[in-house]
Amino acid sequence: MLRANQRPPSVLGDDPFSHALGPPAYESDYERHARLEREIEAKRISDRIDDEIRRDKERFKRAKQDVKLLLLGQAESGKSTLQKQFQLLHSPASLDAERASWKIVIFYNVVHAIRSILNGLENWGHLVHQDLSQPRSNSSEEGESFTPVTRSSITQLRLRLTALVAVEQVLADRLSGGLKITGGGKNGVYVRSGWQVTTQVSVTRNKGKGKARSTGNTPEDTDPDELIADVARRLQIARDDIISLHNHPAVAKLLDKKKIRLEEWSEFFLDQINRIAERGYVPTIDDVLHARIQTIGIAEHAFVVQHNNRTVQWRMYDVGGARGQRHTWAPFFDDANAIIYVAPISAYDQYLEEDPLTNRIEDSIQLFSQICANKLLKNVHLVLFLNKTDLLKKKLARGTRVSKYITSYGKRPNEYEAVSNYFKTHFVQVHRSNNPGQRVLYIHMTSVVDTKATQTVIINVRDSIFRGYLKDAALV
Ligand SMILES: Nc1nc2c(ncn2[C@@H]2O[C@H](COP(=O)(O)OP(=O)(O)OP(=O)(O)O)[C@@H](O)[C@H]2O)c(=O)[nH]1
Ligand SMILES: [Mg+2]
Repeated sequence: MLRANQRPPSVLGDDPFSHALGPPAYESDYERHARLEREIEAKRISDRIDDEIRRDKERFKRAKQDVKLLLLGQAESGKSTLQKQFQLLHSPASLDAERASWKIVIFYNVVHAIRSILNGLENWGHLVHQDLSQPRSNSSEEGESFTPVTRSSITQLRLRLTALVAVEQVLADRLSGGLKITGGGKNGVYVRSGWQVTTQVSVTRNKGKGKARSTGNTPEDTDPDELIADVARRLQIARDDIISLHNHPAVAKLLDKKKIRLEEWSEFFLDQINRIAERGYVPTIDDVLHARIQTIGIAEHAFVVQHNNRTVQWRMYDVGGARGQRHTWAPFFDDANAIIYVAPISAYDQYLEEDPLTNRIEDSIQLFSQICANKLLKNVHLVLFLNKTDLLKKKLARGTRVSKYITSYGKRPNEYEAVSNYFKTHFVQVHRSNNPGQRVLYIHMTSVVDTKATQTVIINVRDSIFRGYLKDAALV
């Protein structure tokens, strides 16, 4: 069930957790009034989402003739990115039309990344400090950088980037409408399907509302949305500082020591900051494919495909993959024709955001075994995407050892072929031991941000799902 964060007993009922999260013992009339307003709004949003999920489910049941395809997998596995690739193949104009609305997501991704770096420098500054005070044996670039000048340069960068980082929450609130979900991960910003339309509508209706404080005498930006125009101006001003921070040897050091963790999309957008901070920037399709926003509930996407002179409507259901979201999947199982399960095999050195003790590959395999064992899915056409192969290759090339995180990997070579085969074998075994019937498992090694390669895979998968669908229909 979806929950709004921090709901006190007046809204939630009388359970012990609610008491723990209850209102403060002493609050002024003004604070109480503001709190109650927040509660009512949170409840309204939560109820609306529950209603939307119910309606999605009813639509799903009614669409008897359509091919129904579920995209399943843990959070960040690449489901929504794969959905964008389907959209690009079947309705390229619609994705093109959406490009501008992704700007706010990309801005949020950039600002969030900068804040993560600055937090990392604050939390682990003593490591940098130790380095500063230790004489360097050689005059490598890294060694030269850890001088008092370095320390003061970080302080200056932090000061100069304050105005940019200050808009993070405003962007997050605009995107998720102030909604916070329990069990979704600690730093998530969440969207429901159709958010592109809502952000655009809110732009025209609430011009100026939720706008961050003006930066004053700044370069102009052309975006009609005042918030986006304001963040764009801040980015233009901060561009050189962002580049200096991202390339700073202290940051490289903390990234290397894994004290700062930058997600893949953060790296991608920080590398592209010159372009993103340009006046009049409009995201490219490649930017849209790299943009990261967490899905909540189930997002339905319909498209029409011509199969041998026959027009067939496909319905694709893109789910939220975080643990707190998985209970919303089951009602869609009994009617599904096909599942694409997306597993990010680059994630061997990562842990779940919602449960920092669980290795992401382990979680992905466990979740896959539950899907394979589910009786409602025993006849479903099952496709496995072992995704993020590009990132896996990069990590291995950087020397990140698999056996350090997956001890059973032992002394096998730390090379792409060996590692990808090892994970593939595990998924195949899990399917085999949870598949009493004759269901076939179709496997593809993918990088769903690679449009050319992914489009070929999608056509192949789509046609094979459709052949299965026709076969089933003939048996009925
Ligand atoms: N480099 C690379 N990035 C990828 C790949 N697949 C997905 N991503 C990126 O990973 C991030 C997460 O992808 P999403 O598609 O949002 O993940 P999701 O499975 O929909 O996640 P939830 O909605 O939280 O369940 C995005 O920034 C994507 O651009 C890939 O194969 N390679
Ligand atoms: Mg998603």
